[in-house]
Amino acid sequence: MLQVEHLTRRYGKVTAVDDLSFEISDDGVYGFLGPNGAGKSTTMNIMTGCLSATSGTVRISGYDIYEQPKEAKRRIGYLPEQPPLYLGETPAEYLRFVGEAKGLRGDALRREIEDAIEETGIGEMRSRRIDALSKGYRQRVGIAQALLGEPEIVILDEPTVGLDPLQILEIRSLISALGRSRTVLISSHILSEVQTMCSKILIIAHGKLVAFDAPEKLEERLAAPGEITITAETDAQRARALVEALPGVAGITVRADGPDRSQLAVASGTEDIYALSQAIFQTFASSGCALCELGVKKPSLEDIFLELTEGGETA
Ligand SMILES: Nc1ncnc2c1ncn2[C@@H]1O[C@H](COP(=O)(O)OP(=O)(O)OP(=O)(O)O)[C@@H](O)[C@H]1O
Repeated sequence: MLQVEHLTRRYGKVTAVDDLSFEISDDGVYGFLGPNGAGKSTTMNIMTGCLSATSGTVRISGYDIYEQPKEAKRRIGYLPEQPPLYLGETPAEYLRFVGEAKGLRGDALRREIEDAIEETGIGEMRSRRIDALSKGYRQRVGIAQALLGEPEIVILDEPTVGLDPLQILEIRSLISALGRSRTVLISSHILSEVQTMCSKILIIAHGKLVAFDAPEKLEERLAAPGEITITAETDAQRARALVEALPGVAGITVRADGPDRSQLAVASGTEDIYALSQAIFQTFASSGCALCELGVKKPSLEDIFLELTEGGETA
């Protein structure tokens, strides 16, 4: 279990993390999102005991990261954004080094190295030098070292940055698998990067928590439930008159106007945007005015992310 309570970190006059509180108690993959400079790395560095907080507490399975650092750190595996890989070593040598640094010895060390190699799929690369590995395999080695010591919580800072599209898919599927038996927290500044992997997403902006919810619940949170674009074979004034009386219309913007053709964007004020689009279609049909285009745009998670992080809303 990870408990963050009233965490604040200042660098001089800059407040990087501002009274941040949240709790994660179940296994699964959790996204930790925010735009550049939101405070993600600072929070992760504090959670992993690499940086001190100005105030507030972090507890790992009940152990305070400052007061009981040995117990707390044993339960955390961390892959920083720039993992300190020793390029001249092989993955097996590197994992032995990290395992020993974590206090593992003998059979336990050997077993854990084998488990981490198998779980991250680097068996065939175990004896190659790390500098000869692709970025995707290097990242797997970085994840493998985070798994040593059987941590309950694995924290991965921007784990897919710099990878090509195929490598991204492979690392995503590896992370999803890791989340089946432990808590995995991954940071990113791109929502679409994490939404397929994560059961819940935390969003921070200016060091504050602005949302902590399942991806599908986040979609429901957006104030504007979407927009319908119509192109009609009439001028904008007539098209507007046909649409504006319909229930569920929150606003109309004229995008293009001409005697024979106009385009309007209709903001939906109703939860059921498809019922509104059907009503628009029927109104035009029954008035004998042709519609040559009708498009429904539901807000994407990316829209919600932008709205939450720019709006400074609090959870
Ligand atoms: N060592 C430091 N000294 C001064 N200010 C810092 C330091 N580290 C971070 N900051 C500032 O704190 C704020 C949060 O930075 P942080 O790196 O935690 O954000 P982030 O969300 O991880 O961003 P990124 O995705 O760009 O890494 C930023 O305004 C940053 O400039």
